Amino acid sequence: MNSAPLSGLYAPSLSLLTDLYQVTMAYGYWQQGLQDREAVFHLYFRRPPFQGGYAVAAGLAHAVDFLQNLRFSEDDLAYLGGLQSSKGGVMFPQEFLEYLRELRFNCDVDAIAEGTAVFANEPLIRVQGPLLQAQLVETALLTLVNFQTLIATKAARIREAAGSDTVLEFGLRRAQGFDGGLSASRAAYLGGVDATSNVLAGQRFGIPVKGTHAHSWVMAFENEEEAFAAYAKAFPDDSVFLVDTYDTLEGVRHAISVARQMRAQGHELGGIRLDSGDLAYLSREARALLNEAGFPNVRIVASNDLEENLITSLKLQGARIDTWGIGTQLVTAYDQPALGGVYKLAALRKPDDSGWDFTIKLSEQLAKTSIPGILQVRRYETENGQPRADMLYNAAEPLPDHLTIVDPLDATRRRSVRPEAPYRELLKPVFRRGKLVHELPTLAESRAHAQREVQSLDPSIRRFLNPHTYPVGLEESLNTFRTNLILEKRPQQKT
Ligand SMILES: Nc1ncnc2c1ncn2[C@@H]1O[C@H](COP(=O)(O)OP(=O)(O)OP(=O)(O)O)[C@@H](O)[C@H]1O
Ligand SMILES: O=P(O)(O)OC[C@H]1O[C@H](OP(=O)(O)OP(=O)(O)O)[C@H](O)[C@@H]1O
Ligand SMILES: O=C(O)c1cccnc1
Repeated sequence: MNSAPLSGLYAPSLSLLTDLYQVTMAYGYWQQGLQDREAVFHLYFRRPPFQGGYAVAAGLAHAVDFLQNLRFSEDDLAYLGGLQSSKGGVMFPQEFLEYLRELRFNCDVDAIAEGTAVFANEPLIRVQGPLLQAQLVETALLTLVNFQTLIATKAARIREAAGSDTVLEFGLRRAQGFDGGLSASRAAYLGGVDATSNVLAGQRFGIPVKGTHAHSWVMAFENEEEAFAAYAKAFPDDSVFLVDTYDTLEGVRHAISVARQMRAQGHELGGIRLDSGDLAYLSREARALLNEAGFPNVRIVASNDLEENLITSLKLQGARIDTWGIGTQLVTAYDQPALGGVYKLAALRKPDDSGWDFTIKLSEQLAKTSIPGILQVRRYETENGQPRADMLYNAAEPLPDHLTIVDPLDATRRRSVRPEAPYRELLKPVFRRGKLVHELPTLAESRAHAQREVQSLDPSIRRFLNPHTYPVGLEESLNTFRTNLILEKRPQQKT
């Protein structure tokens, strides 16, 4: 099953999923006759989230779905037509609304595949086409890609901590609204969790759904044993009993007693879940009780505000947990609730069509100054596929014979590239003149890709505490061009 569509949820149109200023600029460009001037934008982030060393790209499938369905419906046009300026007149004249009615997305889009490990400053998406359109889609692309990339990265970190244990995503009830919960379930699966409790995400995106039962189930019966037995009757081959409603280790004994009854009827208890207390101690005690009673295969599930650092700590403490249920911390990206991805104009076709004007956004901080050009990301790898360094270069200019990668923050830090060094180019064509030219992978394929990608990174980049910075630099001539453009645009100080 493909991981889209998103649009079906919000039928008939998502075209107003934008900030008002995109529509006011669109009107302004149209009024100036600039709507078809060719432009290039890049979507990228400036720092990996969670003080980590990498991010996992996600959200492209929904971005593609959004772009494919970009059409202003009659309802959208009626709404825009009803907006008033501060003096009370219409904000958008009828002729412009007619223009929007006929508008069809016809840009070129290149993008890095979902699941790919990505780093600061690398365009995840490049949009090239009529200025009005390329600008108009900024907000939607950012909202779709920023959040899913953030959550996929969090999930990859949790996967790293959990190793080969099962990880279940339990976050919907604590998510940032139902749409946040839905996107989070998708991105968490892409980033490496095994299943979700979110049934709508299961239906929409083909994610496996799994779960146990709540405390209220136990509370609804006379006693714990009765509650477990009743659940076992309903799901004789898929029961996981939540054992901490009253007293955890007593709960484990009750689970064992029901597990014996189940075995007598030819069924095996699947697991127990711990949801409070000292999870290291309780899981060890529970494991011992289960093993002694002849139930070494009953799995121990743990939940309670877990995240990657707690999982790591619990493992170090010798916890005997087989399955991790993770909600709040994962779906809200609790420790960093937003990825600061941006969308910047990098090139404009000259008015006389004689080539490109490359554009730059200056900042007091060099790290925030944008990168001009029509960028491509080239990833150099070892013979066995381990990423070594990434080079951003301007695909609109010829590459020199001898390549040098320069750190954009410190031009004295540079590495020369062996001509025979193996590499792959990360930005791949997705749309050409508005037509989808790339068959998207399934969500499961993107998830498998993410696991290979993260595993291929050096452990020093994957670690949680003070990871190494993966080298991402500019091809030397691009760096020189950028420096000169900064000098040209920045007003000279006089002393
Ligand atoms: N051995 C442990 N080492 C470190 N943290 C733990 C350990 N066991 C549990 N935790 C974590 O400590 C936090 C607080 O646990 P605690 O049991 O106090 O939670 P609680 O929700 O207040 O419990 P209760 O529901 O009994 O009130 C949770 O995030 C939990 O995952
Ligand atoms: O802790 P999280 O990582 O966010 O995981 C989800 C939490 O949601 C449930 O608790 P809740 O108290 O909502 O319901 P319950 O009565 O079923 O435990 C579950 O028991 C987990 O503790
Ligand atoms: O199935 C579960 O155990 C579950 C589902 C949602 C939230 N907490 C737990």
